[in-house]
Amino acid sequence: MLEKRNPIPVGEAVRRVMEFAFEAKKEVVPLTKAHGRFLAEDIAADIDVPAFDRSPYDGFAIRSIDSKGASRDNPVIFKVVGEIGAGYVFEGTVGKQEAVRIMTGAPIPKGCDAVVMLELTQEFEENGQSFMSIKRPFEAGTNISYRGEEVRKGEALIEKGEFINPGVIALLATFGVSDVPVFRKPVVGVIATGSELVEPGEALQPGKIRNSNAYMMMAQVERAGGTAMYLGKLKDDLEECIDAVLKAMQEVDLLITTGGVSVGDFDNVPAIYEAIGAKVLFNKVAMRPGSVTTVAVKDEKLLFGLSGNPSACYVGFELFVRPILRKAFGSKRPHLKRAQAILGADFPKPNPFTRFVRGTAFHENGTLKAIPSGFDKSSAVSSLAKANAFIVLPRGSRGYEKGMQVDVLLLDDQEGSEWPWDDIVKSYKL
Ligand SMILES: Nc1nc2c(c(=O)[nH]1)N[C@H]1C(S)=C(S)[C@@H](COP(=O)(O)OP(=O)(O)OC[C@H]3O[C@@H](n4cnc5c(N)ncnc54)[C@H](O)[C@@H]3O)O[C@H]1N2
Ligand code: MOO
Ligand SMILES: [Mg+2]
Repeated sequence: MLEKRNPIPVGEAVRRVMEFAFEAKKEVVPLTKAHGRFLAEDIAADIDVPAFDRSPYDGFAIRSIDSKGASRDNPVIFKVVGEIGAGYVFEGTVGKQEAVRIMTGAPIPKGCDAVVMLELTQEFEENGQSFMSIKRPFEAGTNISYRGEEVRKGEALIEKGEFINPGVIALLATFGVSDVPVFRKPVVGVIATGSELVEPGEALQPGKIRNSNAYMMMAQVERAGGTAMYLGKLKDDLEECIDAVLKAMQEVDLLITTGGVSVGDFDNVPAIYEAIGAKVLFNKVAMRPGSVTTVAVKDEKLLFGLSGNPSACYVGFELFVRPILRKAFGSKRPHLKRAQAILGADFPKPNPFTRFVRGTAFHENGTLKAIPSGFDKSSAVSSLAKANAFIVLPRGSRGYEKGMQVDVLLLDDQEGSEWPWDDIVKSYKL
């Protein structure tokens, strides 16, 4: 007999999955390999930055007191007693009416408390000795970048869980973190099920289609920060599938399958879960596409049974798998970033379930707008290419009109949200 499935709200489904969140192990990678990874430890400043008082300009370091009384009619003359470029230290102490030619980034010589920009000085030579003169006084502290003015030793810099972007790389380099503690990438097994599938390099036959989901999901795994392990495509043969899933479970941190989760005669995923003794967390979600998304757990490992329909598979991954990966990286904001946008086109289809329309979000005159990115069936693949957001349309008996305010979930963002589901769930009633 056909099993009865009870749809649960999206937020509730995500919550059930997140109960099995885990933190990934740590590893250390060289700084040159850290971009795009997630920091596994808090990093604090081990030095002041700048580490010494330094000059922000090319010019002359002087004792400000010596510039007192300088004016256009009464220029004050300094004897140039040395020159230092960045990377060198002036060894002596600068005395009365003396100046040191200094370059940007060089440490302020002992005795000096101001730097005069080169453009405000006049240089001349007398009997082989260099001099310079200035036509105005300079206060103590003029043009000095003080030690620790940017960052103080001991200050917290970057938190565990932070995405390592090029700016973070610069910070790590500044503080000498040449070996970076990062979270290991969980290994996500990817299996496509379906006797109709041929691989992208193979010729199509009548009734067959290309396996797009496996490749799409592998890219989604990588975008979320994990390592995808492709375990191949399987025919809709129960025994073969059970063996493959059991074997896969030994090799991966979590497993995603696509296809075979609905109620068709060859939809084997529910039977596979039963056969291997996996506990089903839910098998119907009040969302579209992806209502048949099924998630189970065996030995604390999550098995994601995503729909075979490409758009449904894509949405299921981003809503349920992505936050598990981000949580593994210590993120406090593991879910897709939620933002408000103005609907840029009518969406007349009413829906009994919350709909996640694949959309393109873009700024126009300072306002975030979102329009559907193409053909909007669960089976659609073409609308995925231009999708950088899901337009979230809560269930209702009427469609939505251009100009309405909607929530969007952003796909290409690293910031994420802590929990985007609260008021989305509120608008849904079972
Ligand atoms: N009587 C019912 N029929 C269906 C229901 C239902 O509730 N009652 N749910 C529909 C919904 S909603 C969806 S979504 C699909 C889910 O299907 P399955 O997850 O069981 O997936 P399959 O049957 O294996 O395939 C569905 C569709 O997707 C294509 N597919 C499968 N794998 C891939 C792949 N790797 N790459 C590209 N395309 C793939 C497959 O050929 C089918 O066309 O069920 C509805 N039916
Ligand atoms: O699971 Mo289906 O995608 O709701 O159309
Ligand atoms: Mg099916």
